[in-house]
Amino acid sequence: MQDLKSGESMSEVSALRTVLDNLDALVYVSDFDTFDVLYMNAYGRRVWGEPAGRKCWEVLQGGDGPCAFCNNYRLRDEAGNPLEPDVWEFRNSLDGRWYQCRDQAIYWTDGRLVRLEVATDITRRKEMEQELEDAHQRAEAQARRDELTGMPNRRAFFELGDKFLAQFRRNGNPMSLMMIDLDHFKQINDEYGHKAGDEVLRSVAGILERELRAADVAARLGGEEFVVLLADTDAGQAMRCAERLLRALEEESTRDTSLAVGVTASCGIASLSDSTEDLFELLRHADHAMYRAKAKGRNCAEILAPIQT
Ligand SMILES: Nc1nc2c(ncn2[C@@H]2O[C@H](COP(=O)(O)OP(=O)(O)OP(=O)(O)O)[C@@H](O)[C@H]2O)c(=O)[nH]1
Repeated sequence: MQDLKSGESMSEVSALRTVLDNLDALVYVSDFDTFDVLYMNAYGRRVWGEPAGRKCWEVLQGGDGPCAFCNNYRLRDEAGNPLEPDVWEFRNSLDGRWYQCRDQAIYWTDGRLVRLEVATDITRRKEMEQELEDAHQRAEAQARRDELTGMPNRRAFFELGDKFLAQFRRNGNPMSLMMIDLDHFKQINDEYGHKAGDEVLRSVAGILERELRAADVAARLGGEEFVVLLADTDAGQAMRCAERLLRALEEESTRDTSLAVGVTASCGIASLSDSTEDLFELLRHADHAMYRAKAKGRNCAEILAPIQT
């Protein structure tokens, strides 16, 4: 700003300085080769301090050498001619705030090509974007969770189930699907009230969480109906798992809820075979088996295919 071009008056220089120093944005100029800061407006000096005799990476990033993300190479072509301005966003390492930077190569007052940056603080916008993203993620997670039990819901089950099935079909390991339907649940609601019924559903979710392995997937399909995908589990192993769950349910439902009697359930099991078409088929087979268990007198598990051990 010291070198006045012919025809420029002091008042023009002072007007320019007034504009630049009142801008709500950082404006600075640095040398492409030495990285010396040649100019910085008042906004920059206020945030990053006096730049005199210092390099841009020292002043703006507190670094001990040129920044790894320096975009100087994007501002000039191979012949050294100015390219289009480069607009990008980044988080400053000294003040931790987000800036949108508009960088370009311009001819300086002495004729050399230099780097000009105009950077505006976009932290608030970034925070709002992050809040929106978080809210979106929460809504996505909620849309896949059963509100009462916190378990994956029907939608999540079908999404996870398809992947689960494809994975076990690919690696050839056994897997089984178990339907669990609480017995005479209407009676529990009628005798103890809906709240107690809800308590039972939550206690079932707790039992499933405790008794199953991390690789298994349990979900509440709706009402008093639960479903479990059992990883690396053939029909015989699934049967033993169902019997363990039924015992736990009967014992723990009296302890964990306000009910005086144990809750029982009926289970239906179907296992993946070469002829299994899809998840719906497996679910249909497990459902048939579950109705057989109901017909047999409840509080037991039935399997669709014969057990192969
Ligand atoms: N407390 C509570 N009850 C529910 C919920 N969802 C469904 N139910 C109840 O679950 C009961 C299911 O009754 P039914 O389908 O007749 O089956 P059931 O009484 O368990 O009889 P079986 O399955 O034949 O042993 C109904 O009374 C529903 O109102 C819920 O979220 N909370």
